Amino acid sequence: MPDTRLADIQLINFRSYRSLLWHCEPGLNIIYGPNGVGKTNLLEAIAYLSFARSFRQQQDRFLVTWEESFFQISGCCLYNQEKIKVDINIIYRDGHKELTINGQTNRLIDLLGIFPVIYFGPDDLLLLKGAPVLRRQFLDREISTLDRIYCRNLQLYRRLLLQRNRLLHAVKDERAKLQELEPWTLQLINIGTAIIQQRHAFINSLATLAADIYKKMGGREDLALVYRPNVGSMDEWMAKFKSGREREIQAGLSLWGPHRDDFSFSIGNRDARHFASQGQQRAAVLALKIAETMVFFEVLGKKPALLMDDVFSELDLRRREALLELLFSAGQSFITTTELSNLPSVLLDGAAIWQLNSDGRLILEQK
Ligand SMILES: Nc1ncnc2c1ncn2[C@@H]1O[C@H](COP(=O)(O)OP(=O)(O)OP(=O)(O)O)[C@@H](O)[C@H]1O
Repeated sequence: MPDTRLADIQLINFRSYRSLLWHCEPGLNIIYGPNGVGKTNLLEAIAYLSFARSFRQQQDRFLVTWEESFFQISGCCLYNQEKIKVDINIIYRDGHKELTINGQTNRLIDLLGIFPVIYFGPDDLLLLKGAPVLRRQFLDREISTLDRIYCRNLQLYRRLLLQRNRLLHAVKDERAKLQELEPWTLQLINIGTAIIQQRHAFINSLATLAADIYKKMGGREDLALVYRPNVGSMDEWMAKFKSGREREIQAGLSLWGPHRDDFSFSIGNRDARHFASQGQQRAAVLALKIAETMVFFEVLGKKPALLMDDVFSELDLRRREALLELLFSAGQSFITTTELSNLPSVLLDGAAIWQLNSDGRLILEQK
């Protein structure tokens, strides 16, 4: 019996679900159904209980069922051999979210780490191939789940950045004096440096594990994950601010800091984004995600729920085996597929198999 699990989830007006109450099973839940029936929507709702944000949509208003004005997601999580119960309830309406945990109103930050999840999906490759902003979003979401101080620093950093950018505009328009920038610059550097250090530490904790996993999946060359800060040190940052002041004022933007950082995957010392094959890229991202589940367990002391959105059909044998190994040692997991035949047959034995119908009902076919 896994020691952390979702016992049930209730949805009202969430995407294609006007109303759903689903008592899921411990261990492995397989959800199958035709395209467009709501499988990803269900995983999205489960992940929302972890972070109060969607993994595929920045704006909550798109998650509200068409023609409705709010959505509600509630979940009951069980811990320590089901002795501890935590009820999470999130309501979104008119741009505002309200969170209650066990009936008490809470700040969204209090949700972090309570029900950790790791999502594996068809767009994961974008983490390697896509724009740097996607990698920063990944870092911010994952590290925040592990550490609320990081999340607080991030919120503060964003406010400072906004203020400093406004001030740069004001200096350009001669509505403010240059000296007024100084305190904002110092604070930005202080908080920004803490963020950079935490991102460094997180990438380093993933890097060795991911390299080993990549090797085990048959990778012949070494995989390396490298954090690439936009400024190397506090001194360098300060020097850039000084020498680039005029550029910043003209642009009305803070040009240096972790809001412009990135991290890279390299395979055999070459940037995987430009030189690796599609298969190598997939393996690298998969290795990163598997490493992440290990880091989550180590830091939070509980196994994250694994959400796998139609991922098996894309994988070759070695990568399937790596995922299977992960699933067999996982706590609770949720896997979606259009056809059960897309999944390795060993996975079906002992799994709870749910058929998702076009009317959004889940029918338990095997337990
Ligand atoms: N805000 C919304 N309100 C109502 N329905 C929505 C909303 N957003 C998406 N949908 C519906 O959800 C459907 C997609 O559901 P989802 O992405 O979960 O499908 P899926 O079962 O994962 O499909 P596939 O197998 O193709 O990935 C869309 O066809 C759309 O009709």
